[in-house]
Amino acid sequence: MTQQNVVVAETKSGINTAITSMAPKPPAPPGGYIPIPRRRVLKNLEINGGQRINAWIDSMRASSPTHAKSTTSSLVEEHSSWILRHPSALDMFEQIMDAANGKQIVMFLDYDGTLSPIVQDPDRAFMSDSMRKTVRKLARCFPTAIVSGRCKDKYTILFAWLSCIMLEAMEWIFQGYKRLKKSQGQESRSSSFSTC
Ligand SMILES: O=P(O)(O)OC[C@H]1O[C@H](O[C@H]2O[C@H](CO)[C@@H](O)[C@H](O)[C@H]2O)[C@H](O)[C@@H](O)[C@@H]1O
Repeated sequence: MTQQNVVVAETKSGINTAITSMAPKPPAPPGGYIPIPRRRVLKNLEINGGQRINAWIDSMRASSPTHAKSTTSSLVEEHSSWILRHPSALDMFEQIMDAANGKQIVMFLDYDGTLSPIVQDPDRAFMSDSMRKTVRKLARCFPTAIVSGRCKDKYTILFAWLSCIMLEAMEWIFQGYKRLKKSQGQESRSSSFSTC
């Protein structure tokens, strides 16, 4: 180590930022920072020791409103870009219906935080009555599954409820299919689903 260097850059606030380096003096970057002898910067800052300078810079950066603003705005940007890549199905309903035209729809529903609210005790995460009704209706129209990362013993009760729904739905579809066949003659299986 022949020489220690300090590179000083002027920030927006007009306060100089010092970055210390223990490495040999690097070549001067073309049109970049102006290297200033470390001794002079230390004297100006009235601080002894590079570690303290770095700590001081870090704390200044963390408390800087510019830094806080840029962190917030980058979070907002990140969120917006995530939303663009993962739009809500409710905002794309027409497009989804167009894409599903003539195809068999299968519903995969998330349980915790989607069908049921997030609560402290996972054993108390129940679906509301109106959500149960909605899942019931869905299961009558489409093959419907609930996807969960819960362990098996945690969703036994849920399974029992779902089995009832599926039996109801199958019965409902079967009866609807029989009615259709009776009134319209031979119908394709898919047309029976269109009565939902
Ligand atoms: O894969 P998921 O169905 O989304 O399951 C993820 C976890 O869901 C449950 O935990 C979450 O919901 C609980 C009840 O509202 C809540 O107390 C917990 O804080 C959430 O993480 C479930 O208990 C876990 O086993 C699942 O891994």
